[in-house]
Amino acid sequence: MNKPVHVALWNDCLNIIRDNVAESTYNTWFAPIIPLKFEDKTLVIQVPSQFFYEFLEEKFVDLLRHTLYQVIGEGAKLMYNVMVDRSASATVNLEASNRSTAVRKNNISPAAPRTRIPQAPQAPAIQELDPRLNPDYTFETFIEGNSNKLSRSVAEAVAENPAKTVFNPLFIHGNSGVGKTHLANAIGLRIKERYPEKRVLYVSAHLFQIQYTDSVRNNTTNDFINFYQTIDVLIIDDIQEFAGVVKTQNTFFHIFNHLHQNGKQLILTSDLPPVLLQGMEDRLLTRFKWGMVAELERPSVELRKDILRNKIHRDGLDFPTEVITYIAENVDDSVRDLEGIVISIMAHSTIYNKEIDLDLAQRIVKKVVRSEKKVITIDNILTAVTDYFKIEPKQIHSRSRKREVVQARHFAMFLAKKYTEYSTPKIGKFIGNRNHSTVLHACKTVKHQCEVDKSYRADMEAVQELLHKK
Ligand SMILES: Nc1ncnc2c1ncn2[C@@H]1O[C@H](COP(=O)(O)OP(=O)(O)OP(=O)(O)O)[C@@H](O)[C@H]1O
Repeated sequence: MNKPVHVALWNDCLNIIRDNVAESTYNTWFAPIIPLKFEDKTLVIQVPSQFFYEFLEEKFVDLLRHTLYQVIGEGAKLMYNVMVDRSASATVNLEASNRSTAVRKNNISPAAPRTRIPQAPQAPAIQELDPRLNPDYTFETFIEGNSNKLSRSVAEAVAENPAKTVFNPLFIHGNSGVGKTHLANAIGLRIKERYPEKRVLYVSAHLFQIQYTDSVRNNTTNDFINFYQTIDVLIIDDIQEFAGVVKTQNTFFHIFNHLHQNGKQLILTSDLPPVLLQGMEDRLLTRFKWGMVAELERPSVELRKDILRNKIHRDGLDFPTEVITYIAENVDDSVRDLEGIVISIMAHSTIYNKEIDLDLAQRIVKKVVRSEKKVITIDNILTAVTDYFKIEPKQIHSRSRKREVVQARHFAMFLAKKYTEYSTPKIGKFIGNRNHSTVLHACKTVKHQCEVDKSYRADMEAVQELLHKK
């Protein structure tokens, strides 16, 4: 039986395409296409997703155009029928751009008919992509001091010449609130300024993981991977969040390799250096060390003063020098805390109509910073947690799956990771004799629940208050 005309035509197209692309490209991008009909010199083909359509139009427009010319002749057109909802078999029709209207090209096999060779079209316009960068986190607002000088200059070098320096990947690590996100963003913003055509993307490891999990659920993992493989500068924040999630790590590994091999820039941030990251595959850890591992250290008192002055100045405020000195000398962990204190001082002075003076600053700083930093032990944590949840200490170490016991156990593991120097395997050993991936899972669960569940967050705050009182 003769094949319908659209099938026969598309098969002829495939024969030409197969000769002009790698087998893997053919299998990924052309084999899944289904020819639907041929009418008015227009061949309608069905593609599995919007992303698929955009990718074909962006990457293979020349090939498609010349192939159509050879098989159908001048003026032949493509129309895409895009699956938008597989479960409901919903589709939309999208016209191919003029760029894929058939014209010939002489380097496509087999030999093309002899007609005038048209001008090669311009390179396809790059699909706009929201880089998700925070416009406030620039190099200009990132204050330099000894603790961040090296990282900052490496970051600037990367921003001037993405993927052209040896700093690829650039792995920035440091404690919470020392400016990792700010610096990584600054690189992205500078690159967009210098090279607007580059596809820059900032994504937190948490969001990457959610997107990946969704793609698995929706059976669109190929689209997910293909999308990430189109990025020129990929910034992943808080990469330590990948600890213990093997499938996400695997997928990221392939994306990392593809981007690195194709001369794209990777920027990763983490609260720990690669050597201390637990629950991460060795092959990833090795790659993290390929380029530059740069630490953002705790800001020195001088840097803290500079950051404060800058922030106060930018907010159009004026704080007496002794207030700035007092804050800088007493709030020494994170820049985020410094910013919080400036905001509190402002709020107090406005609401109570009080002058900003040393007395006000001292009262506010004391509420935020514990003057004598108490050492918190696992025993302190277990006592606070069991008191709060009104459970027996031995229940924490049991196999019980009762809701409040599980929550108490998760809290204890999270707080031990936050307040003690113990490694996750040690924490697991001390709390219920569990392994380190259970601890990592507990920490993630707590972090996530605190973000999405108000009452869970209130429990956590209450336990921490109890912990500091004891
Ligand atoms: N050197 C700096 N100059 C100006 N602002 C800074 C500097 N370092 C940090 N900040 C500010 O401190 C706040 C916290 O910084 P950031 O979010 O980048 O920290 P982080 O290291 O990524 O923390 P986390 O690990 O908790 O995500 C931000 O508002 C940032 O702008």
